[in-house]
Amino acid sequence: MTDMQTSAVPVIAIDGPSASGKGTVAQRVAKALGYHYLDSGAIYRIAALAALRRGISWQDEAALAKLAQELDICFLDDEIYLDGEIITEAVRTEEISRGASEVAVHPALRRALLNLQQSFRKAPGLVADGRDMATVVFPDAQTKIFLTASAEVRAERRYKQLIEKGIHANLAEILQDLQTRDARDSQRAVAPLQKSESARLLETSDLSIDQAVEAILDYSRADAGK
Ligand SMILES: Nc1ncnc2c1ncn2[C@@H]1O[C@H](COP(=O)(O)OP(=O)(O)OP(=O)(O)O)[C@@H](O)[C@H]1O
Ligand SMILES: Nc1ccn([C@H]2C[C@H](O)[C@@H](COP(=O)(O)O)O2)c(=O)n1
Repeated sequence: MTDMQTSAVPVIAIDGPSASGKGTVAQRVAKALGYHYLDSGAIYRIAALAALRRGISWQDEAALAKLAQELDICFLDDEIYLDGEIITEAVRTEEISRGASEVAVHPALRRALLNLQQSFRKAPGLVADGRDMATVVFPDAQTKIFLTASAEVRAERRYKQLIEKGIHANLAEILQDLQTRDARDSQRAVAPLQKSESARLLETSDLSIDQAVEAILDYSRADAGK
């Protein structure tokens, strides 16, 4: 596809803080529309995991950027592969959540991961979730959503999610980790988590998953008719 053809492919960009429901809602919107889906956070998680395995410090910007160029990543049938190995669960640990947020502060790493994220833009459309989808990766997205909920509601959602998976969890610790990660993601110098001026704010503290999905589908229909 030429660059012009690619930029005609509609993108729904969904940004927001940790555990706001971006992934859950974005995947359902993608399924409803028959669009592709990009979990950009997973890419930062993979970079953090690969660095840990190769003994590269999460503070070593140059080595991380070099590593990013060499990553052999594949997303297939709900699984994530790194160098041919399934790492879907390995990137979801609390250690890797923190690592992803730490490696993501480095501009050189972010630049190295930009083309990979943009390559997910394919017909008939893409739903992309992360922190800088609307501001940096797809600034021309047709629909931009800033999805959020109070920190307390988000911590409870994450707590419930972990307990349902049979993982021991402590609500106070989850709230603390989530606030630390949000602060790092929002305060970094490059591509911080922030609402794009042209994004719609969707506060989901009092919304169900279905209601959030419906709201985004309504917005995307309205934007498609513009
Ligand atoms: N509107 C909602 N109402 C209730 N629960 C929700 C809602 N949206 C998402 N959830 C639940 O909250 C949990 C966290 O959602 P999810 O993992 O999609 O968040 P996320 O923003 O992608 O998180 P992270 O950025 O940490 O990857 C999931 O268990 C999900 O089912
Ligand atoms: N577009 C993105 C996506 C993610 N990150 C960083 C910051 C997050 O704390 C971390 C993990 O993301 P999650 O899987 O929780 O969505 O990755 C980013 O900087 N930019």
